[in-house]
Amino acid sequence: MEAATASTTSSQSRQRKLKRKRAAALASDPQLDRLNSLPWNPSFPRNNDEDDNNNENDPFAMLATGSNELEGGFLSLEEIDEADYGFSIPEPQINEKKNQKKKHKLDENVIEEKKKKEEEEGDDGVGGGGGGGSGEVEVKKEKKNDKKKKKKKKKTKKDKKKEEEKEEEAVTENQNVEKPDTGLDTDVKDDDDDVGEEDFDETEFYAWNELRLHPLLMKAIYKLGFKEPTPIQKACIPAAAHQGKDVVGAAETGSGKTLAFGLPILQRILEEREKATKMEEERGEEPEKYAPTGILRALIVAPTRELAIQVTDHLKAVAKYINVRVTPIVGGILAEKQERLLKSRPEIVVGTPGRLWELMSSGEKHLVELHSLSFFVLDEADRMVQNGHFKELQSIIDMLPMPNISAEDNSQHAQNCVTVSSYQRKKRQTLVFSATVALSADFRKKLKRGLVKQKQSFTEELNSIETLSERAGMRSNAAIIDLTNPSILAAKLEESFIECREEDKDAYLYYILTVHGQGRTIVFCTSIAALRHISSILRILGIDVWTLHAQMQQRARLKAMDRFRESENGILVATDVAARGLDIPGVRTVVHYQLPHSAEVYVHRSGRTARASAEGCSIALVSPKETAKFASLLKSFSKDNFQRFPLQNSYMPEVLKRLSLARQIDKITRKDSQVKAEKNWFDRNANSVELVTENDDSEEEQVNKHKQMKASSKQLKTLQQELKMLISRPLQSKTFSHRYLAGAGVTPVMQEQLLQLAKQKLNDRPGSGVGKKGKLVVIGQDCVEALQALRNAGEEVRMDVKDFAGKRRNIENRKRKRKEEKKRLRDQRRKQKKKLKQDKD
Ligand SMILES: Nc1ncnc2c1ncn2[C@@H]1O[C@H](COP(=O)(O)OP(=O)(O)OP(=O)(O)O)[C@@H](O)[C@H]1O
Repeated sequence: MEAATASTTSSQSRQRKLKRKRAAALASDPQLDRLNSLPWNPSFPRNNDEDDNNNENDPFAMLATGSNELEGGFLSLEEIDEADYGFSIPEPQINEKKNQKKKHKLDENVIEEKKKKEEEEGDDGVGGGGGGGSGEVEVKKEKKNDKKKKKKKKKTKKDKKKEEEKEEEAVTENQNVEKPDTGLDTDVKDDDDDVGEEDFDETEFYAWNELRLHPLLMKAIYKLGFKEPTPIQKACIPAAAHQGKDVVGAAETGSGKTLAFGLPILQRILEEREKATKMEEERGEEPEKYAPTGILRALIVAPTRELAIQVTDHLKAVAKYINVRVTPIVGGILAEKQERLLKSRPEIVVGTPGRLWELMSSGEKHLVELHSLSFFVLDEADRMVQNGHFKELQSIIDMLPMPNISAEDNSQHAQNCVTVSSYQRKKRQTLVFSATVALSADFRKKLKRGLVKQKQSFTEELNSIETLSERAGMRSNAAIIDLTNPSILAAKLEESFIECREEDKDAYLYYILTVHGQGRTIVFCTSIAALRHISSILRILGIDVWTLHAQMQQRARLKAMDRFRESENGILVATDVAARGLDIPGVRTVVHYQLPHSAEVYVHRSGRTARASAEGCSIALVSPKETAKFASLLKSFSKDNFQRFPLQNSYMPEVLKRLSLARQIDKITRKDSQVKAEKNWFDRNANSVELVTENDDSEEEQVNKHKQMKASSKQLKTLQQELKMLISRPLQSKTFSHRYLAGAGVTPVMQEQLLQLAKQKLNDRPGSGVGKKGKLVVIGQDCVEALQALRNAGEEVRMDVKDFAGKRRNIENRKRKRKEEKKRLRDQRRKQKKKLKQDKD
């Protein structure tokens, strides 16, 4: 009994000790100190904030108006350095400088040699003139000569090695000079060029061996760290690079199609050069005769500027160790500048149809000398045959030399032009690629069977691709490689949707970004108006977003892309101009704020995530009006079910509160800026016709206007203060407790913003809110990324696609019934009126 009591007391004292220890640890925990210091701590005085009136220190003032820095027209042309985007002409001076240095060194060597010779001769002279016997002199001479010979031998070996190194350096430097730093390129850095093969474990890359690529291409692949070819690369490279076939390639988004057509082009150019060197050795002829440089060998056409630049970068990364120049030719940049770029005579040109045709039709020399073109590539082929590009593309294709004419005939047509020699001239290869080229079931069947000639049997879409390909010289034995799965969508993509009213889309988007906004997110809109609306609202809500749409200046577009790429948790609000091809690592979520017009665009939009071997998720916001569209979208993907995105509705009241304030602020600021813009416009026009403007308003009207302005600015300030207070703490659920502040959904972006606000306030009031007893703050405890939330939700939220179709039918039926009912009532009233009239008569 005593023993039991003793053990109880000892265990109690141990527990007390433990408790004391824990309390001490808590008191000294810097993490908790930091958390307690944050401004959403209830002990923190929220009102009477002196700084609220100080716009300079007020981050919200900036947020409320939105930086809008990158919206179309907001950046002046001078603000961006063109060299950043690869549009500067390669500086020949660099090579010249190098040559000059080389020459200088050579001159120095020559002078040194001369000096040595003179010295030696002098020595000899001295030796010959006096001192020592002649035999001794001869022995000395012989020894000296031996030493010299040895030295020379050593030197020549060294020189050879040095020359080899220099040659390689020159190639790399040449590449570096032309390499645009768009930020779109791979992470190959020029300054680590010295990393030799010894840094790679080549055995890890053995999967590439069967593709028999040139060692210099393989060196670049090692450097990129691509351990094995992707399936589309495995299938296309042998056909295009070794069998010289035309290829129609279809594979999911992010599956490496760019290199599937890029590597065969580079491989063929390299092979031809090597053959030329052999010919030189065998026949002693100039290699330039067989493998002339500075001739357009490959023309790659892509639908958007960003994509063309990205493809250029990608090809440059694999052409790092070979002297093949790749240049982007895209709209939005001065045509004269691009003409100057073309004067460096790149072997590969990647362009958008509009600018390419503009330069070709104006007779740009490098682009019209097409007789030696070995590759014609259509990237995103199905987009290229749609309206908007079709005409220009057709014109470009019509400019290509007739494929059926022999190469000799073609070269006759191209008099005065340098051409590749006849033995190298295989037929021009046509490569056609897209993720959605096989989306139409009809096309898929045709692809499986191979391209058929009877055009009548094709759908309109196929007909167009086929027509273009045929016109471009595609041969009937083209390799048809369709690796897309039945749903066409990327394998590692998880899809979901939220059914909501049109006016609630902003709230759901804000919810997704705040609660699940880790990693990069792209929000797609169909219209620029919607993009402007949502980006403005999000900025007011304190979320930094970048925008991208076709009405922006090209430089602003590229800069927005760069910024988005740089920001680990960046948010890009874009139209479908960003839907195709863009390869930005770390995009975890794609939100379809508005549904796209076609299944193809949906696939490409969603394909901005889950690229290469990464995972990702897409969330479609579907309003009742879009239900029918959504149902037919799902039908195109042969999907049986679709997952609802899980929502915690307890957060929605707070979301709606914030949103309501943001909308009011947006409305007032828009109205103000509209009034200002109208006034500016009026003043400018009046000035231009030298009109003196007078204020026609009466004194009373002017006073009223002034009062209204004052009231509106006061209201704006109040709203901003209120919103500032709300967004300076995590999103609170309805069951929120101030004591255990369980904040949900603080994205890293917001967390950073909140910390800044906290620091700012702590500076103003040192000590306030820090270390208050019992104020435990938990930041973002529910904050999981969208994909994880989707997975956590499990299977039960899946929705049968048939349900959607049923729902759509129900809506349509209800609509039809309502219409019929209205018509019936109208007819009834008309009849009654008629009867009344007849009765009266
Ligand atoms: N063999 C490889 N191994 C690993 N990554 C690769 C390989 N080849 C290409 N990649 C990378 O995969 C990503 C996607 O490649 P790419 O942009 O060519 O895809 P895509 O199929 O053209 O996509 P989309 O259909 O969207 O245009 C790029 O970041 C690229 O660097």
